[in-house]
Amino acid sequence: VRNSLISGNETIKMALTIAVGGRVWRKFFKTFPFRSNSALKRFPTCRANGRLYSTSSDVVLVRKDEESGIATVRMNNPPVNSLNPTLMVALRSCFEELEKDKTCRALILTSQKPKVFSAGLDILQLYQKSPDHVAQFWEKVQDMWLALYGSRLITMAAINGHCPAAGCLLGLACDYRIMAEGNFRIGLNETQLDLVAPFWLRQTMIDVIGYRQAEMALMIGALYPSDKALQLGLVDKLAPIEDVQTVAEEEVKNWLKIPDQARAITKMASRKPLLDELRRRKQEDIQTFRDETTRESVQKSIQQYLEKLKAKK
Ligand SMILES: CCCCCCCCCCC/C=C/C(=O)SCCNC(=O)CCNC(=O)[C@H](O)C(C)(C)COP(=O)(O)OP(=O)(O)OC[C@H]1O[C@@H](n2cnc3c(N)ncnc32)[C@H](O)[C@@H]1OP(=O)(O)O
Repeated sequence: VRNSLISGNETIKMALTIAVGGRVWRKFFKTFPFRSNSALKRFPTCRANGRLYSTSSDVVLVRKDEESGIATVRMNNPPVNSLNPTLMVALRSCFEELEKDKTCRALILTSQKPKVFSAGLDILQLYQKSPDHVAQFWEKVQDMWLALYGSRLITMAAINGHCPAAGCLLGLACDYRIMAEGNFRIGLNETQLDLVAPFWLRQTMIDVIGYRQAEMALMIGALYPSDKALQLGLVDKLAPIEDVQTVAEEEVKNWLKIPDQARAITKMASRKPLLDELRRRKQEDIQTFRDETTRESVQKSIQQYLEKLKAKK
């Protein structure tokens, strides 16, 4: 599925879409439905209206520049932006609101707290929890990823610190990654916790850095320093930590010179097969995650990992 870019029917649909001029975006969204409206209602909204705006829980801060259409989305879940249900729901809601905002053209995802972009999934949510809890948690991961990876917007990760595991998942879902120079690490270290990255996360890693490097990185659960990540193509550019945001804004401005429609259709042509595959296999993926994560041996590994994290101090 992954290798066949897009089917003949879809190509025709896209060509028609381009041909109908004024109604093009309506057709485009019909062809590539990015989200479900019913799902939107269930989540807290986060309107990006030109001033600093925070969600009801303050875990996501959004500032949109009305003139350029660039929204900066800052994760604000101290101490390490671990992805708990509140943060993931707020992020998803925020991505979906920006998607709906016709004046928004780009989003920059970053951390409010420099030095840690995100520590990945909140490990405590995976430890000694009921299978139902773990299943619901995983669905939130999937939905957040679908909203970001399937976005029509230019998406740029301004990685201003460490970026392990699901932090890296967020970065990989973006179109371009700028990372802070220095002693910060990025990668998919799931195997170190006795976890296995799901097919859609493995695939995005392969798409970004190529099969051989991705296979090796995933097997050993590698966390790379930023210069090595640049060399591998895991990130696209490095900048001093204090300049990551500015460099991201400059890069977005270059991307804004490309017509939105052609850029977004091209992006969707390459991402649609993986988006569709996860949508199709969503329940199966949730069950696998639930069953694997609640397994005794995995629980033991998570416990040891948590102890190691605590012992660091
Ligand atoms: C076929 C089989 C299918 C199986 C299906 C399984 C699929 C699984 C795929 C899952 C994909 C994603 C997985 C994940 O994301 S797991 C999370 C992995 N994350 C990490 O390994 C990062 C851990 N954290 C760190 O390395 C450091 O915290 C970090 C470098 C990010 C920052 O270091 P710093 O020194 O600044 O901060 P501290 O380490 O002192 O941490 C501060 C407190 O925060 C707690 N903490 C840190 N990370 C987490 C976390 N991820 N979740 C929860 N809590 C975290 C840490 O313990 C400190 O707490 P205390 O202050 O209370 O001690």
